[in-house]
This record gives sequence, structure tokens and C-alpha cells, in this order.
Amino acid sequence: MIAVTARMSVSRRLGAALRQVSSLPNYSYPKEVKIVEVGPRDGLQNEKNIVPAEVKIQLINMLSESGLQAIEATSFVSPKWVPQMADHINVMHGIKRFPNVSYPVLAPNLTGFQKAVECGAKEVAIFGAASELFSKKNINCTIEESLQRFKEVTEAAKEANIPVRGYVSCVLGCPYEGKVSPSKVAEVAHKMFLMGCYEISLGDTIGVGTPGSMREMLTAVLDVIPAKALAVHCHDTYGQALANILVALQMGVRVVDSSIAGLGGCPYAQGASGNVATEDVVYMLQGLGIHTGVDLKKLTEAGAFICKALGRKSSSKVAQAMCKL
Ligand SMILES: CC(C)(COP(=O)([O-])OP(=O)([O-])OC[C@H]1O[C@@H](n2cnc3c(N)ncnc32)[C@H](O)[C@@H]1OP(=O)([O-])[O-])[C@@H](O)C(=O)NCCC(=O)NCCSC(=O)C[C@@](C)(O)CC(=O)[O-]
Repeated sequence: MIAVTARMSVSRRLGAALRQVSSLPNYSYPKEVKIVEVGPRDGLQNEKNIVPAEVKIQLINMLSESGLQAIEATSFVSPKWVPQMADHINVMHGIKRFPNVSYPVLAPNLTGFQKAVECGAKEVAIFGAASELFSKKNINCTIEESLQRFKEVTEAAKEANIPVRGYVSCVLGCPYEGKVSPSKVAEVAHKMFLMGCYEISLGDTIGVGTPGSMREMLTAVLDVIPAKALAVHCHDTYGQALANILVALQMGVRVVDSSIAGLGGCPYAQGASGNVATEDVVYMLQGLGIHTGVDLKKLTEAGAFICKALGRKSSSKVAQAMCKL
């Protein structure tokens, strides 16, 4: 009798749990998501040993073959600050440009913008921060000064008919200041948007965010920028990146930055791990029935190539699993 009662109460509890699950909101996900591959830039800017330009070029060509629509190729920053990207001219001249792929590059100021355009860049990205100390460490100026520089870039870009993407770093935490307020993120993002950035990529630079803090921050940003002009850029230090991306998708974001094999980090954000791995993002999106246009097999081949060149195991769980199967 006791056993029967116990079984009934277990089945009642199970029923309640199932009812809870089925009463969860049925999120509507987009049919399509654009992935911005940042591995060749964000991934390789942080490598101790400088990766030869030929390896970067082959990686970018392999990524282009995989069906990605956007591959951030390099950055036009000071070689004294980031020597890993000093070969930008060779990279820009060496890559094969696929017709439907864009190859944006970072340009922190007018000098960088002009050099990028001379190398044939058709899209640039400016990069600011929602934290004063990070801005100072990363680009050697205050947020206000950075916005002045970005204005010069966006004005020159407008004249040259070059689209500009804007990054805001430290949207969910800063390595120097700790917590960053969602209202500050929204303020900086809005100013960059008004300047003419067609898209604002919100960077969890040190990967400390959670679905809760992502939701809170996005709620503030969505008050001033439409979802269709937003992207998320999640590092995976605490293993929350995929969950954070899922929340962003539920809130209407349609563009996700990621890095092949989970490479990456910022030289001015010590301790931060790589970006979320592109392979893992594609796998999750496929599981949700969302089209990315990316061939996962070709993507993992590109990941295997760069991991071999770096003498390193992939940080992508999907790539690791596919190797074993
Ligand atoms: C912004 C600067 C240049 C200011 O650096 P500065 O030293 O303050 O600049 P300056 O204007 O005083 O110029 C000093 C020297 O740099 C030169 N210079 C000036 N500008 C350029 C340029 N564009 N390209 C090449 N050279 C340049 C300039 O010509 C001069 O040369 P010198 O007369 O001494 O020979 C510097 O701080 C810098 O290069 N910082 C880049 C840092 C960086 O690349 N960080 C990583 C990318 S951001 C990131 O990873 C985060 C992100 C985007 O992924 C999103 C996320 O995860 O949150």
C-alpha cells in the first residue's frame, strides 16, 4: 500500500513538472540567423606566438568555403598595441574574396580607417566600451574621446559609402570596473547607432554574463535600438555563452558573433577566454531549426586546420564530439 501511494505521488509530481514545462512560453525564434565569424581577428589577436599571414589567409579562405556570410578578417590598429594584427596588409591582399561574403575589419580611428580602405576594405568596425577604464586600457582614451574619433570614422565612411559596424565592449562586466550598468551600455550603444553604425554588437568581453544579466542589459538597449540592428558577442569564460545567445534570440536579436574553435580574447582583458565557438552556435541553431547557411562539416575542417597550426585542441564541444564519432 505504501509502495502504491509512493508511486502515485511520484507520478503526480512528474505530471506537475510536465505541466510546468508545457506551460513555459513558446518562444518564436527567427527562421534565419546571421553569424559573424570573428576568429581570424578576435581569435588570433590574442595568440602569444604570432600566426603567419599565410595561415590566416588559408583559415579565412576555408571559412569562406563554409558558407559564412561575414568574416572579420583583421584589424587596422597600432602594431605597437597589437603586434598580432600587424600583417593586415598581407592578409587583406592575400585572401580570396567570395562574392556573398563580407570581410569587415576593425578601425579605431581615422588612421585605421584610411589604411583599411587603401587595402580594399568594404566594411569597417569601430569599437568602444561601456566602461571608462576598459576604454582607456584598450584604446587609450575616454569613452567621450572615443566617440569623437568614431564620429570622424563614420563621417568618412559615409562619404566613401562604407558600412560601419559598432562594438560596445564590457556590456555585462568589466575586468577593471566590475559591474557595468545596463543604462550605460544603452547610452554608448545609442550614440554609436545615431552616428550611423548599421549594427551594434554587444560584447560580453570577459564572459561573465548570465541569461539573467543578458536579459536585463538587452531590455535597456532595446529601449533605444531596434533588435534588427543588434548583435551579441559572447565570450565563454563561465560557460554561459550559448545560454546567453538563446536569451538574445528570444528577445529578437538575429545576429551572433562567434569564433572558430572558440579561439579568442582581448589582449586588454586578461583572463577572459575565447568567444563562443562557431561550431557550437551553428549546432544549436540547427537544433532550433534556424537557417545559417553554414556547412558544419566544412566549418569543423577550418577549425581543425587552425587548431593544428596553433598546436592546440579545439575549445568547441561540437568539434570535440564530432572527432570522436
Ligand atoms: C587606438 C590606438 C591606435 C590609440 O593609440 P595611441 O598610442 O593613443 O594613438 P596615437 O593617436 O597617439 O598614435 C600613436 C602612434 O600610433 C599610430 N597609430 C594611431 N592609430 C593607428 C592605427 N589605426 N593603425 C596604425 N597605427 C596607428 C600613430 O601613427 C602613432 O605612430 P608613431 O607616430 O608613434 O609612429 C591604440 O590604442 C590601439 O591600436 N588600440 C587597439 C587595441 C585593440 O586592438 N584591442 C583589441 C580589439 S577590441 C576587442 O577585442 C573587443 C571586441 C571588439 O572583440 C569586442 C569584445 O569582445 O568586447
